[in-house]
Amino acid sequence: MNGIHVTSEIGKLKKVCLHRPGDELLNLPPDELERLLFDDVPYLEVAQQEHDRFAEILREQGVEVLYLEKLVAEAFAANPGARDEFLDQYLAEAGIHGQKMPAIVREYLNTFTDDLEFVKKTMAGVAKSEIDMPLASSATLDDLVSDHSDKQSDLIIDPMPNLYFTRDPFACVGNGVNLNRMYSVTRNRETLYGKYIFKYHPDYKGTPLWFRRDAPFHTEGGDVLNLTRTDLAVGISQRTQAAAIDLMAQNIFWKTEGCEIEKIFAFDIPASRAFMHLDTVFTQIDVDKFTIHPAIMGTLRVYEMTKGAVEGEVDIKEHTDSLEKILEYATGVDGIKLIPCGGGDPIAAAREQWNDGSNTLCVEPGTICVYQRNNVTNEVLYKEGLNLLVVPSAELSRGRGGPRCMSMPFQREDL
Ligand SMILES: NC(=[NH2+])NCCC[C@H](N)C(=O)O
Repeated sequence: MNGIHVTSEIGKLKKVCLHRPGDELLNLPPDELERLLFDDVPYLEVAQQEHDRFAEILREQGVEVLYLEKLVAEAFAANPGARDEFLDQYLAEAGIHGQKMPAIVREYLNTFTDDLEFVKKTMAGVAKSEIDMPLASSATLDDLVSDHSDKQSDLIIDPMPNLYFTRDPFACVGNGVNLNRMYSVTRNRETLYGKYIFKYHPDYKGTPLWFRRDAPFHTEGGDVLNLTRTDLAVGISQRTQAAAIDLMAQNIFWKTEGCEIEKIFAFDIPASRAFMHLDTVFTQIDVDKFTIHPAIMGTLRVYEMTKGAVEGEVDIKEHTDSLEKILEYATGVDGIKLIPCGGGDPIAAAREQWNDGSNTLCVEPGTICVYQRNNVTNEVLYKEGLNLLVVPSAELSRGRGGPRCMSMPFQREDL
């Protein structure tokens, strides 16, 4: 079967999209980490080994692993002209300074004739040292002095170090996709790859879009949880604006065809880096179990959105029940259990949530990928009877994302 099909967080995973961390992590300037949304510089070789193990664990479970970079290259190979169209847009969004520089960079990128190498190069960024700078007589000052932030940079094009978090630039919902506009300039460029897959890849072209990257509001896939075929949970967070969810609801209920979502539950979580997405504090691990960061329990507000009676209207009501009750109502499952990250100890919970202890990828009900380093949380999950697939995490975790962030399911079996 081709195309997208995801109607839950836990149905048996059939196909998943990953990105193997590449040279983009070598172009991470230590003094630019905050702007690039990274917390440290990972050791690439070990990050790749850990990531390869993650992919192998998934294959051992019968999951077909797709790589983002390969899908984009395949989309180019299948469509003459797609690569040039992409390059135009990539260069326009790359933040290149100067009048001559875009053409020079274009020429340089086109020396990567192999499509896969070309795609990887666009992901890695371009350093000044890779390019013959234009002669002073034909250049403008702006060509010669590229500055990405306030300071001089050694890079002409920034790397996209967060690409291995394939969860965020787009999100599969039912048979369609939210192609996101992302919160930060640095990550928004990542959404181009999804655009070309869903426009040109032989297996995915024509996928309906419930959200578009040119939307005026930002949202990210880490905030989107497929609760059931008809019920979606979306976090209102640092990364997803309430207005973006309004727009999503409009599109899903009124403006597009083919989406089976009838209820959207908006979870209002604190806007902070530690809780950047809903999935950093809350993921589903079994039919009746979720992991949760205890710190959000007191403040969480949940709104339910449904299609209104009049064209274009969306009804909204606030839920005042406990989270367990709201989830029972949404999933139709009785006796929902929330399992606190860190086993309820506030220090362990904060430490392990920081390293994505609540950010699990469910492969089938009760079987989840977890980071090895979160031993307190993992012990609790193990005692609750979960089958843990343990992913090595010394380097991968430095980007502040766990197994769920590092994966975008393309197909799951229905429950
Ligand atoms: N779905 C997630 N929780 N993704 C985590 C993304 C981490 C990434 N460094 C960022 O700040 O964007």
